[in-house]
Amino acid sequence: MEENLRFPLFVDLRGRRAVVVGGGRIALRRAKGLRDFGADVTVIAPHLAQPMEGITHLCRSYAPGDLTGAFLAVAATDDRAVNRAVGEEARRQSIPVSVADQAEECTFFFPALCTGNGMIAGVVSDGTDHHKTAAAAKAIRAVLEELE
Ligand SMILES: C[C@@]1(CC(=O)O)C2=NC(=C\c3[nH]c(c(CCC(=O)O)c3CC(=O)O)Cc3[nH]c(c(CC(=O)O)c3CCC(=O)O)/C=C3\N/C(=C\2)[C@@H](CCC(=O)O)[C@]3(C)CC(=O)O)/[C@H]1CCC(=O)O
Ligand SMILES: NC(=O)c1ccc[n+]([C@@H]2O[C@H](COP(=O)([O-])OP(=O)(O)OC[C@H]3O[C@@H](n4cnc5c(N)ncnc54)[C@H](O)[C@@H]3O)[C@@H](O)[C@H]2O)c1
Repeated sequence: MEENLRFPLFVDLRGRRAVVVGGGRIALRRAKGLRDFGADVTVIAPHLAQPMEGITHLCRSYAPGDLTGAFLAVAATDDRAVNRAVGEEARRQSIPVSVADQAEECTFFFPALCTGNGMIAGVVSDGTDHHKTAAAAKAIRAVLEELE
């Protein structure tokens, strides 16, 4: 874990522009999380797995320059080259980026979001055991809900 320690930064996303590239299950799970925390979310994808309210959908492929003005970005298409290009653009512009198919290209890890009783937790591992992360998040959500 010490080789890949990620600091939990609990940042205010309200009104901030978040760009999600891709419109499949993973991209939309993240878009929903970002939207629910108040971000101004733009999803760029030629196809959405399902409609989503409260976001802006640009119905086209990613093009260089799409991240301009973004506070953070997520690359979650099923195309390795596109995800890599999004990561590279983000790094050039110093925009934090999660690249969903390549832990090494992420400047931040997208956490498993846990909320309940006015509290928020986010879980990541060292980026190698996503099932363990999901299991830990499930347990933490239950604890947060149970607290008085
Ligand atoms: C926490 C969560 C947030 C979210 O996604 O919302 C999340 N992954 C989740 C689930 C999940 N991820 C994967 C599966 C299928 C597993 C399987 O079947 O084997 C499932 C299960 C599922 O989707 O149900 C596969 C996978 N994930 C990554 C790679 C690439 C790689 O490892 O390099 C691959 C292989 C892709 C491929 O090969 O195709 C990479 C990343 N995933 C991360 C976050 C970041 C590190 C956090 C951490 O690991 O602790 C990191 C490093 C980067 C990032 O994306 O920011 C979410 C749990 C949400 C919850 O439970 O609430
Ligand atoms: N980090 C995680 O939690 C996790 C979990 C499972 C899978 N993955 C990885 O995440 C990626 C997405 O998975 P999925 O199941 O959501 O995929 P998917 O196949 O359901 O969706 C892919 C999406 O990418 C879009 N897309 C393709 N080319 C594009 C382009 N040039 N510009 C913009 N959008 C484009 C498609 O329109 C589609 O909406 C895959 O690389 C997968 O390996 C990550």
